[in-house]
Amino acid sequence: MTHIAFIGGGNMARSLIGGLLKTGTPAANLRVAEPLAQARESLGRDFSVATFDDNRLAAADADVLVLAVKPQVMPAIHHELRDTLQRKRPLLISIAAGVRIDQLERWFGNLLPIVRCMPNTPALIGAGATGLCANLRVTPQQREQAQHILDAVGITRWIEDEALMDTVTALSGSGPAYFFAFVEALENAAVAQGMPRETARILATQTCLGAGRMLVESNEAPATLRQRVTSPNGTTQAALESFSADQFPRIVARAVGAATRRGEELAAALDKD
Ligand SMILES: NC(=O)C1=CN([C@@H]2O[C@H](COP(=O)(O)OP(=O)(O)OC[C@H]3O[C@@H](n4cnc5c(N)ncnc54)[C@H](O)[C@@H]3O)[C@@H](O)[C@H]2O)C=CC1
Ligand SMILES: O=C(O)[C@@H]1CCC=N1
Repeated sequence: MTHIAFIGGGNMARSLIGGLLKTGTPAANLRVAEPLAQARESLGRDFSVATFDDNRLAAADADVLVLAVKPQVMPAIHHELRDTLQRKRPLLISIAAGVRIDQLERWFGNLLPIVRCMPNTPALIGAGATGLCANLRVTPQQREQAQHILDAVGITRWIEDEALMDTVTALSGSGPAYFFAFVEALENAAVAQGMPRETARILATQTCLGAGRMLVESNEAPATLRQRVTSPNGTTQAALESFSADQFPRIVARAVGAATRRGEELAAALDKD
């Protein structure tokens, strides 16, 4: 049985651990290293997994090591883990935004099989979307292991060109926040017209859920679904023309560009380490 250790037991690690347990991985096969005592207690209570305040102990017998810490924490952990990883050479999976495979190879050892991936917070409810990218040392069996872990919390897609991983981050990694911002704006617009907030929120939320489900279940292009809502000279056309006048596609493209650049900057800031 594969032993999986998580370094960092925060939001994303919790989502992945929850998904793995739900899809049949025994809790006994999971270990989590987490410096905060309160977080360790809640991981133990919620998931019955072994927790450690020492990264080396958690990583010692792992076949797969998942790095689920902030990018800025990477330099602190590679000093601790490099020797352990050189000896055992587990599959290393990083979910850190921006951090590149060549950096991980430099820090943790260039003989390691490494998968860089980018999940998102809907992983918490099993509706995540993850892009994965592997270095050349990853065997077909290890690709399956990595995919199995991320499939436990949603859909997965392999990205062969690592340069596109910052695009994945800007699209699906950060994407849930764009939709939350959109729902906030919709809700606020209706409240400004006099609707009670609670009514505005439930109508906006259900609209997003319904539209999202139609995208998934109808198998139609978003443009086709949009056209079906849009009666000639009707209300939707008026709203969409307003979006166009305000250059909505450009606003979105600029935001995705900003997120992509930020991913690159996060990595560049670590190049000196
Ligand atoms: N939040 C999101 O939507 C997504 C985040 N990510 C990436 O996942 C990573 C983790 O993000 P979150 O789970 O949101 O952050 P988080 O802050 O909830 O979790 C990080 C955990 O690492 C722990 N930690 C700090 N220093 C440590 C050390 N030296 N050794 C071991 N653990 C340490 C923290 O106490 C914390 O519990 C980040 O690199 C982020 O870029 C990836 C996809 C989506
Ligand atoms: O905002 C961030 O940096 C992380 C990566 C993708 C979602 N959250």
